[in-house]
Amino acid sequence: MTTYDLIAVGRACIDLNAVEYNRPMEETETFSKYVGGSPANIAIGASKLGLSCGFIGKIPDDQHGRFISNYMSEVGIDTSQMAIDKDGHKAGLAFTEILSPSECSILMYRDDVADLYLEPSEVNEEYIKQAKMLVVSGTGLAQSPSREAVLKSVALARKNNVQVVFELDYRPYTWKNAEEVSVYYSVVAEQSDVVIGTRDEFNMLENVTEGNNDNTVAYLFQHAPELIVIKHGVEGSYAYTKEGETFRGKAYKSNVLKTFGAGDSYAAAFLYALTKGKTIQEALQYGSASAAIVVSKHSSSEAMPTVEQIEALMEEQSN
Ligand SMILES: Nc1ncnc2c1ncn2[C@@H]1O[C@H](COP(=O)(O)OP(=O)(O)OP(=O)(O)O)[C@@H](O)[C@H]1O
Ligand SMILES: O=C(O)C[C@@H](O)[C@H](O)C(=O)CO
Repeated sequence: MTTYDLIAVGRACIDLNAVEYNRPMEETETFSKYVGGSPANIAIGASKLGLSCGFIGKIPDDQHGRFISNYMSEVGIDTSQMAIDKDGHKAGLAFTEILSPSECSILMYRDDVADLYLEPSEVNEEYIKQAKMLVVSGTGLAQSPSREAVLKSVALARKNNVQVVFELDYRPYTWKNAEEVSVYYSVVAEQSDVVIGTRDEFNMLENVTEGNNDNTVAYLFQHAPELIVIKHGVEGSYAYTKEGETFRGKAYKSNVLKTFGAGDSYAAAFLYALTKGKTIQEALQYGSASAAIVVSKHSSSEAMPTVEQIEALMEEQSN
């Protein structure tokens, strides 16, 4: 019996998004606080779409930690496996700059953050067993002991026939060099059932400067993956199956306010659609429509849409 459609493992942090748009961060005075961190955003998005979700992570024993855990519980995520750091480590902070709808950047504060102190002993087999799908975020592999905790969660998922979804989620902070990224990304990608990332993230995985999708899928399909999704921003996304099919998902038109949050909302809705038995082609459209909604809004997590909003956009732009 599975209790959770999806359990995500990795960071749950704080986003501080510029309230004043279209100006550099130097001139931004006001920021709004949201829960952030790619795997947390994916779990929040999936939970808002009605999937039953759990989360494995580590949060600080302070006001930010409680804010994160309260918000995640309020949207329906099981937070029983979010360990509380007792050693004074703090939440990661992401300050966002919205220079223009297409020029956004994130200034991350991630030194010694609580999420990277998740211990393997805090990953529980009985919990993972209860999931249909484990969503692993690449950033959790950046440092020990979180690295070993994530590797353990993947091993336990495989042992218990839980589908492993690897969201590459490459963030340069906290990684030492490109070789290291490629080593750990390859280890996990080769053991995953589904791998999702941008073209640039697959380049990091393969440690190449200009990879191409054909080479990527030829390499990964020699291993466990059955489905690979490669995103190309506004140009849309491609899904490849081990059987040799290719699907293309177009990006939807959007009144873009900022670009971040696209990848997380995409993953949440793509995985929702697959869980509900939609086709891969439909899942690409759900992901793209969800992303188009989130890039038109101020936050990543709070802006995650409902199924009705996604389907309304798909219908509106069906021609
Ligand atoms: N400006 C946009 N307008 C509409 N849809 C977009 C836009 N940017 C991205 N998308 C949609 O979101 C999907 C994922 O975007 P992208 O490839 O930029 O992911 P990402 O880099 O992981 O996102 P993030 O910026 O959150 O890290 C795209 O395939 C596309 O469907
Ligand atoms: O992933 C992060 O740590 C930052 C996110 O929370 C932020 O909302 C974002 O960049 C989403 O893509």
